[in-house]
Amino acid sequence: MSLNIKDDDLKHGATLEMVEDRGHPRISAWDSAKANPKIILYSTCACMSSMLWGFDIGVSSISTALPGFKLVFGYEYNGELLISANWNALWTAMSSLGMLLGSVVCGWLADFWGRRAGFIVGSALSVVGVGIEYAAANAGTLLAGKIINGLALGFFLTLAPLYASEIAPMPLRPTLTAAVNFFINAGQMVAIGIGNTRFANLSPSSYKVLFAAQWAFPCFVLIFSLVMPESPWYLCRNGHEEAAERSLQRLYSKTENSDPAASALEEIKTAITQERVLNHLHGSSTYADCFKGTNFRRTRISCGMFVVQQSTGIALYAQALYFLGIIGLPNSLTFKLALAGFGVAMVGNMLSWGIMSYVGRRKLILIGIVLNCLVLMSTGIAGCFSATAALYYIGYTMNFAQVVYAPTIGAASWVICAEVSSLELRSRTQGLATITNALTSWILNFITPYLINTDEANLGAKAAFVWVGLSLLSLVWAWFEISLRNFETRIDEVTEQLCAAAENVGFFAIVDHGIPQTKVDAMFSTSEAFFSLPETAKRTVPWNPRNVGYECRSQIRPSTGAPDQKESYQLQFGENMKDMWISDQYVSGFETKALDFMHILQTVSEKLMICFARGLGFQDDFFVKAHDISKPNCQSVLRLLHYFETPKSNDGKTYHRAGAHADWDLLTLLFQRGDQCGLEICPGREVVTDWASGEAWTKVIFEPGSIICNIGDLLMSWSDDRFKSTFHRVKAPEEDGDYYGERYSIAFFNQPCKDALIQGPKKKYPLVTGEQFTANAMELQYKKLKQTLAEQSTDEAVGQPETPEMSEVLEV
Ligand SMILES: O=C(O)CCC(=O)C(=O)O
Ligand SMILES: [Fe+2]
Repeated sequence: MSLNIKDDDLKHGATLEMVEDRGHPRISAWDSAKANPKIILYSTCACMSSMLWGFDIGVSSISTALPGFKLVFGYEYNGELLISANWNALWTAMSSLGMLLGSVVCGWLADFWGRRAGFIVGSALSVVGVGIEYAAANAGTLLAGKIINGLALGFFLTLAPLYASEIAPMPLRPTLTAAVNFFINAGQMVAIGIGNTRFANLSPSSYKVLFAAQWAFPCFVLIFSLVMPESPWYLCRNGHEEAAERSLQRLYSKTENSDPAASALEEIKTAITQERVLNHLHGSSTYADCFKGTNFRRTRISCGMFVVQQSTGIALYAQALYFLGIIGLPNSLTFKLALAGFGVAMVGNMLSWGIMSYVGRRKLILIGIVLNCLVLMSTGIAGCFSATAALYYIGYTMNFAQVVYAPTIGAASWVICAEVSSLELRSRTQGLATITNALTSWILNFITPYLINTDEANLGAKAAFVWVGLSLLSLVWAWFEISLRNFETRIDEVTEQLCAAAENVGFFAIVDHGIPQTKVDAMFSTSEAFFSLPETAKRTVPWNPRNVGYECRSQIRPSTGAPDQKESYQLQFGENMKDMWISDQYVSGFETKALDFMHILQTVSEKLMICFARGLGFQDDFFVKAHDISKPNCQSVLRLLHYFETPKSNDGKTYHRAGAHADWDLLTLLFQRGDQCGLEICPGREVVTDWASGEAWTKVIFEPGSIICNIGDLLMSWSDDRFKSTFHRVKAPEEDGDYYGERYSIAFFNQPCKDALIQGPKKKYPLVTGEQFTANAMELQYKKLKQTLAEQSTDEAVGQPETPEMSEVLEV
């Protein structure tokens, strides 16, 4: 499995974005789209249910502008037909209230009876609600219809992103989730398109046609719900694994070489098991948990996204038609503008699918807020003038604000909301976000008519200043709250993947970790410069039992009894390095270069440590504190390795490069140069003290740019043997396909500070300090070595250890 860790250059400092790819080879969204047409079809259909919301907003806004509607529901004021601000506010607001209730009910219902049942109930509610709206002859009945249809909207807006994110493979997830916003715009556009043709008609049929057209959506969703595959996540969570498998088979196409449905099922099962372990460790996963610790931050971000949506003008834009009519623009123009505006918005949405791969979500949101704020400000300023040019300007900005809104805030906020929630609390966080969406749109939609109506505050376009203020507040909030370090926001998802890898294999690769390849290459060059020095120079910093310094062909592994065919130079951060840095006269700037690289590796390690701490139920900074490199007694090690070329001649001897061993640190980060392969692993270890006996070695395929990571004995014991410290070796080249040439590698061993206290949550092993753990590990190696040497009375080692005392304790 591999994890992507991306650098998301933020003002907050170096941050990491981790995106798990669920063990698949990393494929682009486009390749994934080509391979999964059925998933695209089903999730598009699900997202189309959100069109009803856009259509509803459009219809509400148009109908209030239609003369036919005003004749039935309006009253006369200063010789003009107006809709009372009270009713206007009630209709829009109560529809939002319905939506709020709908999303709460839907959350429970979809978890009990499934996503399909949710869609069916939502459609049924919508059919009834729309029917009442259609038949309504007075404002009160219309209100009832809008509330019931609002309930359905709550269902659809919760289910569409949930279902899309549950069936979409990772590369497609952002695009398919962002599609919700695309269809909301599409709904508005269709409503305006139909409404545009209804102006000349003064009879009730002018607006009734619009209401009736809404039936198309629940009918479509109803048909869709009958044919859609149920969410495999829902099925698995409820113990219906066979049904989940059938569902996945309908979503994925089997090929000759692969069965993506079967692997998807395995991944879902693993994730659910992990989720349960996490739930078990963290106690529970209730609504209350959404307001605790880091989850509270996730909840704030998810919900805040919708407050930002509303605060940056959506409520004002939604009233554009009615509002522009009030300030005196001809209806024919406002409709055309609205249509064009939504067309542009949809293109903007599509653009966002591409933009999101290049621009971080946080940047997109911040840019969106600033641009929107400028548009709103200019609209407000134009509202201070009565010239026709100002009127037209307002007309254009109100509609074309979508150009900046749609590809930024519009699209990114849905994706953030889906991504930010932790796996264990996903449906609850999503539910809370939909509730906030409904609540904010309810409040703002309630207020807006009062601000703009001529019989109320009569602010006209100056009302935009209210949103300028709200946008500025949003900007401050987003700046500080949403640091879209995906590492931060998706840490549980990453934790889940890391823990699965740690439990099963003990080895995993991380990619897109933010370390530039040039830095890695430079460190390899520095290492090569060191190893090219004459032996006398290298011997100026000889290895010592504090686990620092240079050694050559002296490390005898207990598993082989023979010294590794390599030389290595071990470096630390703290007091142990006194007089152990190779002098500048031999390799210029060695110490600075090495320390710079070590600090970078420490940063990456700390991110992984946070995940492991969380996975084990410790405080986030538990391991970070225990491996504090600013302490003089820290013991973490950077090891530069150089394996000698192996002769191809078959002289009957085995030239071990690095004999089978397990690392005894917390976590190792390993770099390999180019295609200098040879690393192999032997998973399957049950307890800390067992030694490898398995013969099945698996080659580790190195992906350029990645870092191979492995769990060491320290983390295995700290996790009460839950995480596996796997045996590995650098194979003795002996058959075709093996790499015989000289080989360079770099390993970073995260070792505990001497005073760190080490004990797992279940206290399986006695409490020891970092110093004792190190000493024990060395002692263990020493005993094994002595046994091995006693058994092998004759010296079978290839080459003589140059300093035997040293090799006896040199272990890592
Ligand atoms: O060089 C390698 O690829 C592995 C090195 C290693 O496992 C070690 O030094 O502990
Ligand atoms: Fe190792």
